[in-house]
Amino acid sequence: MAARAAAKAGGEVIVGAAIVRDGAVLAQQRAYPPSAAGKWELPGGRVEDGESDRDALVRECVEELGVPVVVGETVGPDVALPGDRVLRVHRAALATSAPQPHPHDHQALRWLTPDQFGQVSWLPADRVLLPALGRLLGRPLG
Ligand SMILES: Nc1nc2c([nH]c(=O)n2[C@H]2C[C@H](O)[C@@H](COP(=O)(O)OP(=O)(O)OP(=O)(O)O)O2)c(=O)[nH]1
Repeated sequence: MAARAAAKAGGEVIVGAAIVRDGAVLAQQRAYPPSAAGKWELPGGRVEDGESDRDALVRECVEELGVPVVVGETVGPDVALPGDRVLRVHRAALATSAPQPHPHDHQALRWLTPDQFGQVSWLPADRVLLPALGRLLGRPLG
């Protein structure tokens, strides 16, 4: 896949966690930068040097939400982001021992079912992934 090849060739990978619980996925509302404030995304962030996607997602979910997660397979395609970066989403679940997630860096959290995806304003790359997220949750969109 072109985006994956670009990422391997030196581009940066941003990983996102599609944390699923009771037919809903956990979304969070960005607080910064101003251009993205108020927009909704999945928990995650940059894969640092020496980390696997899974390592990065486990670290980011602790930093952003205070919860341990178990990371599964990728969901949908890699989506190109500005600046030679790609967004790669993996399915995830809260670990059995996990407390309630709380937003450490974000304005708000919501568990969204596919019927509710249209109620928030997603970042553009995440909009591309909504059909795949809908399929993941077992209720195809459109
Ligand atoms: N985490 C996350 N980032 C996303 C998503 N969709 C999307 O376009 N992005 C973009 C927004 C940012 O430009 C970039 C990730 O930034 P970030 O601020 O979450 O990553 P980070 O924690 O590693 O960055 P930093 O604060 O350490 O600089 O990817 C998404 O669903 N989740």
